[in-house]
Amino acid sequence: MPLVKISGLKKSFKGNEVIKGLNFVLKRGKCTALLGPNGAGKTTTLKMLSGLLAPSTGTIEFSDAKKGEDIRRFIGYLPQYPVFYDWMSGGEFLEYAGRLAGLQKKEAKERTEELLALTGIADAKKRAVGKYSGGMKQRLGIAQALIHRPKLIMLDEPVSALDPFGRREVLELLERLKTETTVLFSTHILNDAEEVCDEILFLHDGKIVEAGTMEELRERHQQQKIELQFRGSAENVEELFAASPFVQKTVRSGANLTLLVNDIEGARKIILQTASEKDLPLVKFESSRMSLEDIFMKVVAK
Ligand SMILES: Nc1ncnc2c1ncn2[C@@H]1O[C@H](COP(=O)(O)OP(=O)(O)OP(=O)(O)O)[C@@H](O)[C@H]1O
Repeated sequence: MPLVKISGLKKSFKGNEVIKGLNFVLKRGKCTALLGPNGAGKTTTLKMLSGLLAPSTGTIEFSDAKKGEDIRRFIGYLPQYPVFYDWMSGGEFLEYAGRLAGLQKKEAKERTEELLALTGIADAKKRAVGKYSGGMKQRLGIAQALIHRPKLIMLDEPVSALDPFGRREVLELLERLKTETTVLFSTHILNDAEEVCDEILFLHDGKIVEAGTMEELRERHQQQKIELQFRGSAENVEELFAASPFVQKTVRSGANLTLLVNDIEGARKIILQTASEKDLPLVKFESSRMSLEDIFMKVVAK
């Protein structure tokens, strides 16, 4: 049974519908990415799931909750722009968050120690939060969201504003979190979703336009790709290959030419034969699978 079932979820602001009927489930113990460009509706969706915003219509069912039970105790939430008291130390902040979440003093202290260790900031326990790096602040925010042992943790763009070091720290932490709880995180960065998540939900213009595991998405949008690179301008190569059997689409970008093909072996033979016969200045030949970005562009274009 899934942990959460979302049915017919909609949200309008002053008559403008921005979330247009979402239906999906969050599987227990999995990491799901809510992926979409700016304005797709990721924050609005997470706010509804976390109880911060009332849906216009639709239902959010936690399978572990009794009828009428306050679901917020099942949820940990890290907003896109978390706010901290800079003068508090990381340890004080977590204990304070624990007390606010209803933990007894002793329990809040113990949980603080556990989470400082889990998120890798134990050494900075006594340091003022104002002196933390961006990555450390995000890790503290994740620790705060976990303080009451939620069944689901939701993170709104947890790595988007970080430099490459901070981003790596938080992505590695997300990998570890998957063993502790169910994770839903939003991002507009496709690589992050591909790297960390088991399940992917593509949100576009308030609708889920595609969903599944990376393997399912690849299978559904199976498309083989050959990337060629030429020395110099290599004029007319696009026209030359566009007419080849097995080639469905060509995309030219400077010295690079991408060919979407329906038979990689057949296309390979013809391309190499043509390059040899016409003495084309071919310097790179690479065949590859569709990336998440390719799939996203294809789905959105549809
Ligand atoms: N309180 C509000 N009042 C009116 N419109 C809103 C409100 N909150 C969000 N919207 C609109 O809803 C749409 C979705 O916004 P949302 O912030 O959920 O998108 P997002 O995918 O999280 O984008 P971003 O990546 O930029 O944060 C946008 O068009 C936004 O302008």
